[in-house]
Amino acid sequence: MSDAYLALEDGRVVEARGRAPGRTRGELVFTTAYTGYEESLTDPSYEEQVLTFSYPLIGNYGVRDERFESDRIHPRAAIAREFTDDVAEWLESEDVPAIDHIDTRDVVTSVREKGAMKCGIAVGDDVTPEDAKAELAKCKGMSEHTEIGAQVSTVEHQTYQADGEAIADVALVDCGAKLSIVDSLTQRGANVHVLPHDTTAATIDELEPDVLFVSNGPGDPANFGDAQALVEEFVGDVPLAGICLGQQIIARALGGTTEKMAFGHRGVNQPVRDLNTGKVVMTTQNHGYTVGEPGDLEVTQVNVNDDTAEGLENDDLNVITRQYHPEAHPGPHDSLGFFDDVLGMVDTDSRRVVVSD
Ligand SMILES: NC(=O)CC[C@H](N)C(=O)O
Repeated sequence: MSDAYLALEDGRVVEARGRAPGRTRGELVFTTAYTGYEESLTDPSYEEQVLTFSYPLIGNYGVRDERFESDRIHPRAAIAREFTDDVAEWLESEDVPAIDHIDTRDVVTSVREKGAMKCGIAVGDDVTPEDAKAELAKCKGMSEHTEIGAQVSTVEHQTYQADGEAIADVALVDCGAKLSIVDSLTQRGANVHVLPHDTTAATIDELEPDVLFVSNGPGDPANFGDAQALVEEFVGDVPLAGICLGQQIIARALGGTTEKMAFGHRGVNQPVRDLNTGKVVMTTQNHGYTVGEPGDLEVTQVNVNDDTAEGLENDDLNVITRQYHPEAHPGPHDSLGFFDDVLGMVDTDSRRVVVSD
């Protein structure tokens, strides 16, 4: 076990146990999820962040790649009260620094009180607190990562075939998409075309999708101008759907605003109320930005804890979005019906919806 230090933006340097070596920096965030650590660590939305698990033991059911949401670990570093050897070895094999034997209650409380903050980490033989501080000094704010889409998006068009007979073709703009979104659509009979974040309108025209779907992804939605331009181009002509970053991008395209939250929502027990039915469901979440003004969209669902927008819709324009993750693995699955609602917008006669005047 090597030396390890975590330098926080509030000036403190905390000593820990090193579990995977390296020096790095990022935005310090926490998740309260008690399962799903493989899914969280491979979720592209954590790019440029340092992920703290508030649940004390991470790794108690091993590491299996069938549960991965992408082909690599995305947080720049990981922090837990205790990592099992399985998880520590996996992090080390991907050169992602990891620390444990740290008071994560204290780290989480600091982030809750002061907001998501920059941090620096140094792990290895003979590292010093100064090494962690040097990393912190190089840490950029999240919105300064202007090319973050290119860091996580596919560069080539990839097609996933529907299970069984295809009932729709979905163009998924990959801003850092989780594989569970692709699976949730193919399982319901959609061919899914995963496209780069900077796909042009000409490519979408050629594809003639039944739905244009904007994925989840990392960083500030203001840095996804190409995806926003696509939404502006096709709104009203093609049904639109979005999850998390996708909701934020679609809201911005339709005249809405987005803003940074203090420390965000990351966990698997975030309560969401549907304003039409009054029903509350438990949801999985991972976001640090939120929609402020919804523009041309109606807020149909809100977070019970803080009233932030969780679902946006416009029936006339065929737009439906969610801030949370209906595709959640390992769960809860209360909101999986979202994907049925998305595919319900498809005009099955023409396989291309015509929006009524
Ligand atoms: N999971 C996501 O898509 C996150 C969206 C955005 N990066 C945020 O932090 O709010």
